[in-house]
Amino acid sequence: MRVLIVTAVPAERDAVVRGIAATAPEVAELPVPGGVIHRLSPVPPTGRPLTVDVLAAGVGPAAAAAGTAAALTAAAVARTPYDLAVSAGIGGGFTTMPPTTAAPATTPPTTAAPTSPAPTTPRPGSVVVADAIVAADLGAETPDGFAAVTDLGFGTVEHLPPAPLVAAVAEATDAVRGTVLTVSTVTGSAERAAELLRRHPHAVAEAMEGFGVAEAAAAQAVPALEVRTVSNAVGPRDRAAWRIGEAMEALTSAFATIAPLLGTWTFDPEGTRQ
Ligand SMILES: O=C(O)c1cccc(C(=O)CC[C@H]2O[C@@H](n3cnc4c(=O)[nH]cnc43)[C@H](O)[C@@H]2O)c1
Repeated sequence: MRVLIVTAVPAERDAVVRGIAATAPEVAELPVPGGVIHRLSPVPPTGRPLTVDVLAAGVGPAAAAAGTAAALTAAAVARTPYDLAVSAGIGGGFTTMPPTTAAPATTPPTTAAPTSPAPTTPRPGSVVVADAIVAADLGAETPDGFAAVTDLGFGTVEHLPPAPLVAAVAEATDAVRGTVLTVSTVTGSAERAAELLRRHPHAVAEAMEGFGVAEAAAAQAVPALEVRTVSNAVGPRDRAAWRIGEAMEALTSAFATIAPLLGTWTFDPEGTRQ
C-alpha cells in the first residue's frame, strides 16, 4: 500500500510527519518536480508493507493539483504507483455555538449510562474527514446567482472518497464527517458562510486544497481522501481567534492514528474494502 499525503505548507507536512513518526521513523527525503517528499514506512497491524509519502505542495487548489500530479506521475513512471492520495491540513470549520449544558426542564430523569454520540459540528482542534470533496467557487456568477461549472456543461465539482475508508478513519479519529469545501478565497463574512451553507447544507469545513488533490488523483484513477483539523471558524475574519497550534497538534495526533490504519486497506475500483 502506497499513500501520498499532500499538505499546503511545510508546518502542516511536519505535523503529519510527526504523527506518523510515532510508529515509523522517517526513512528518506526524495526530490520530486516542484518539491521534496518525506517518506515513512509505518508497520500496519496486518504487517503488510506500507509506504507513506508526505509532500507540501503549496496553498490553493492549483498548487495542490500541480504537486499531486507531479508526485503521482513520478511514482507511476517508476512503476510504484500510489493507491491513495490524501489532502491534509488545517481548515475552517462551519461551527455553531456550543450547546448549553443545562438540560431542558422537560427532560425526564434517566439512569441510563451517558452516551457520547459522534460529533457533528467541528470546533477548533476537531478532526474533519470529508465524505465529499467539493469545489465551492468553481463556476460563474449569473443573474440568477452562482452556477457551478457542471451547470455550465463542464467538468466536475465533486469527488467522493471511498465510503468505507471515510467511515473507518472518521471512527478511529472521532472525527466530524461531512462535505469539505475547497475555495480559492477564504470566507471572511457571515453572509458568505451562510451562502456556502445554503448551497452545501452538508458542509462541515472549508479549506483551499482538497479539490486540487482529488482532481489530480482522479485523473490517474487514484482514490482520494481529505482530512482537516479545525483552526478557525468559517466566517468573519478574526485572526485573534485562530487556534493554529491546537489544529497542528490535532493533525499530528490524527495521523498517528490514521497511518497504521491505512495499511490495512486495499481498494477495488469502486473503493470498497477487499
Ligand atoms: O487572512 C485571513 O483572514 C485568513 C483566514 C483563514 C485562513 C487564512 C489562510 O491564509 C490560511 C490558508 C491555509 O489554511 C487552510 N485554511 C485554514 N483555515 C481556512 C479557512 O477558514 N478557509 C479556507 N482555508 C483555510 C487552507 O487550506 C490554506 O492552506 C487566512
